[in-house]
Amino acid sequence: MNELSVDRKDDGVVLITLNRPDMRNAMTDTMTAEWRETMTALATDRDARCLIVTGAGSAFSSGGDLSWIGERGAEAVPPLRDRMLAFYRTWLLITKLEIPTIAAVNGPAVGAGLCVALACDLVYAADDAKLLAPFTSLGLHPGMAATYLLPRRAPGLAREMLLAGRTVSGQEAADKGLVNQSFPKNDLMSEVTDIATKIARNAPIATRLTKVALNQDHQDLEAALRWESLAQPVTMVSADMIEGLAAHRERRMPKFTGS
Ligand SMILES: C/C=C/C(=O)SCCNC(=O)CCNC(=O)[C@H](O)C(C)(C)COP(=O)(O)OP(=O)(O)OC[C@H]1O[C@@H](n2cnc3c(N)ncnc32)[C@H](O)[C@@H]1OP(=O)(O)O
Repeated sequence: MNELSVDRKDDGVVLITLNRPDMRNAMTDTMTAEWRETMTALATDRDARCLIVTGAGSAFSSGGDLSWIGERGAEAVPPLRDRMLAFYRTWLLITKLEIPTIAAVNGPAVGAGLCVALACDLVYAADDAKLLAPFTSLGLHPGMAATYLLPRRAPGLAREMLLAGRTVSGQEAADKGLVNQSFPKNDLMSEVTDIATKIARNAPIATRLTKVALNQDHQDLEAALRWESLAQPVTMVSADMIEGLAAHRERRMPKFTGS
């Protein structure tokens, strides 16, 4: 691949690196096509157990590549709508993966790039990473589900970022709940890798079903009970549950196979 690199470790942790460091990993059509290909492959990959997304070089991502945005007439609205919807939907395919996803925000995460990070299940940032959504200061309405993803995590801060263009550090983003936690820049990847490794060691079927449950945003207690009373029995008949109980009894690490 040209603008993404995809590395897989033996334990099932997959690392995607947005790889256009000279342009601070701005998202191009090429990168978007490679992302689609990677997400499509991961959707049916039974060996993948956890995904980490990060950026090459100094930035996570500077957002959509601004170089193709130019002067156009009103007749451009319908084709632009189609183009933007396809762009958003492709990047947000990450929300459809059943394996847990983690963003390691190593540096600036701007606009659409920030949204891709916030679309992950877990978001960790370098203490000094800059997070910003400067759409309106560019004359743009927010895109890439910014008006959903930011307020879902931190409603007050989202308004400051989207309306006033406020930039926050990774540390402040963690304090205000926009990201899960921040770490010193040099520790970020090892901390995130540790978390991904722990996730990858857990039982795959139970982990995938738990993610599906969390993302359903159950509307009430009864909805949660209905889901759990179906999903828990599925895991109760899995070989991995037998292994999990045996490992617990024998005080050893379980070896889950995803069956
Ligand atoms: C439809 C989508 C909408 C959105 O996503 S809205 C958000 C759009 N993004 C932005 O407004 C961010 C613009 N970029 C920046 O603010 C800065 O960059 C950073 C804070 C991310 C990093 O700053 P630093 O490390 O000082 O890098 P540098 O010198 O500004 O950039 C290095 C090269 O990268 C190009 N570049 C940066 N971001 C983009 C982008 N989003 N689209 C196209 N090119 C970009 C620059 O122009 C420059 O290029 P050269 O070396 O040729 O001068």
